[in-house]
Amino acid sequence: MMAEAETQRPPLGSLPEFNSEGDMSQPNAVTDALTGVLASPGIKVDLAGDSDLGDRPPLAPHLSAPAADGKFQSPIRHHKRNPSYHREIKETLNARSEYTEDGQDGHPHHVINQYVIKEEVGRGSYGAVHLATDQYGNEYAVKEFSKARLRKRVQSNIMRMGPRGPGGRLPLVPGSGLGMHRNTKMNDHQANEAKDPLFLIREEVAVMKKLNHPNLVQLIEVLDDPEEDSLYMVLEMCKKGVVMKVGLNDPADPYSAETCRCWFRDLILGIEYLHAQGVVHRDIKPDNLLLTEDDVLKISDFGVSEMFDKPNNMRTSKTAGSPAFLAPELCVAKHGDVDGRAADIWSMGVSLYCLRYGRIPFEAPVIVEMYDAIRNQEVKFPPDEDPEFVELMHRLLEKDPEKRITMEELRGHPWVVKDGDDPLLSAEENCAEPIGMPNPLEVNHAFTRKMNHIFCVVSFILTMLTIKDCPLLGNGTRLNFSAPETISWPQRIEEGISTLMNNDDGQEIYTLTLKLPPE
Ligand SMILES: Nc1ncnc2c1ncn2[C@@H]1O[C@H](COP(=O)(O)OP(=O)(O)OP(=O)(O)O)[C@@H](O)[C@H]1O
Repeated sequence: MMAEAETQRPPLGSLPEFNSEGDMSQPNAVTDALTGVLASPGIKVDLAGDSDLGDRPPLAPHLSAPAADGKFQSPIRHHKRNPSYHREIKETLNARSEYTEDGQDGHPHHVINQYVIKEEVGRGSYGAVHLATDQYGNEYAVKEFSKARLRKRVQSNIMRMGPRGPGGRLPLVPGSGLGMHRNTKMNDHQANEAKDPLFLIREEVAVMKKLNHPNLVQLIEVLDDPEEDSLYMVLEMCKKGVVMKVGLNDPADPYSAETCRCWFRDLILGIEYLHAQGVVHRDIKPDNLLLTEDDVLKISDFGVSEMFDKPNNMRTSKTAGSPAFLAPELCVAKHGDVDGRAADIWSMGVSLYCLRYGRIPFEAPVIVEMYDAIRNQEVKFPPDEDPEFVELMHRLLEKDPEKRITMEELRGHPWVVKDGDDPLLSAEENCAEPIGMPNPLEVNHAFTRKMNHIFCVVSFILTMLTIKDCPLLGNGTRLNFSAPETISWPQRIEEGISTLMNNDDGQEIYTLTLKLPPE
């Protein structure tokens, strides 16, 4: 019954249909089945990389859109966070990038593993961001980094200031409108890169791996094609792009107060969660705030974010961020340690000002003058502006970080909560890591740890198939494992085994595609 192992990798873009929606509708049955199977002694089984076992189910719809009729709908906007479908960020180090002729439109398509790269949706300082679809039609934003450009940046930082360990401060890049530096470690970077191809974006990836929140752009996979110049980050797609394109002497159309309030609440929840995870963003600005199809605001670009061991002491002497959004305490040479959370809250205030008025509050033609304005100038508001909004802005743009509004005060501010009529989701709920049912990847890990015999896999598959609408396995599900022994597969499974790739230990990984006969 068992097919001979094939030696080729499956062709790109030809992965099987996957029909499981990942609906964890039968938790007890799943848990029971797992418990039974995991009691068996174990094989080195790798129940496939994430994309092989089907995609993470789409994020739950987040009812965040400002109401069309002008009434706020926040009681349902920030409803209870859904249990997470645990996110295992896949690192694919042997990705294959190809240009293929596509039968449908006759144009060559750029394909990276299972992702078909489509139109460009944006451009950052390290490369383009493209819309991409996988074999199931799910959309992603694929951010490309040029390894050569990242390396050059590391080199030029070394030339400018000599190698420095963590905590070394990089010089500002005034007027670039970009994050001033990536937190690249300077020492032995070539050796590091040889050991770890993702070294050049390792810190950004490390931060994003930690995060799982509806108001933060989610990282799905990172890929390296060793034969090409590019590294790729596969991100959750935010269809409507940046919330506002606003720059120095480059105004934008302002938004209504209610729209600003809705998005600012999203921003509060995202940053509150980020800080609770011990991360400061350090580059909050409208350019890094993206909108989904249904108008949920999500924070992106963790390229200069900093992760702390202790969330209650998030002080840093590093300077990063975009000049116009820098807190006053960062606009001085040789500033000492500053509270990263207070600096993020300042940038939230500048961003809110931009959304409401379509322009940057502290504008000046030269960077030194801008820093001076940030440190000393008071912002002005139209005389008919809502006094609660003005009060909030003054508290956000408080020059003294010790007196600036805290996150706890911010989330209860009358403008944010409509004088109490429109409370936010509680901080506890917002920052909790909701635990969901095990997903295929957790099952994968359980297998890897506990099983060492392939019969266990078969037994697992059979057990799972007896569960009606089993969320974990379905027609087309792909299971990866090592140690292919000669066994008879149950007749219900039309197996197809092929060698997929080598894993990190150089071991060959085999893949089995489940094909189940029609009911
Ligand atoms: N998840 C996403 N969904 C939709 N569009 C995106 C997404 N991520 C990025 N973009 C688009 O790509 C542009 C550049 O992305 P991004 O800001 O992450 O690049 P970057 O190199 O980090 O930027 P920076 O120049 O600030 O360093 C964004 O302004 C946005 O238009």
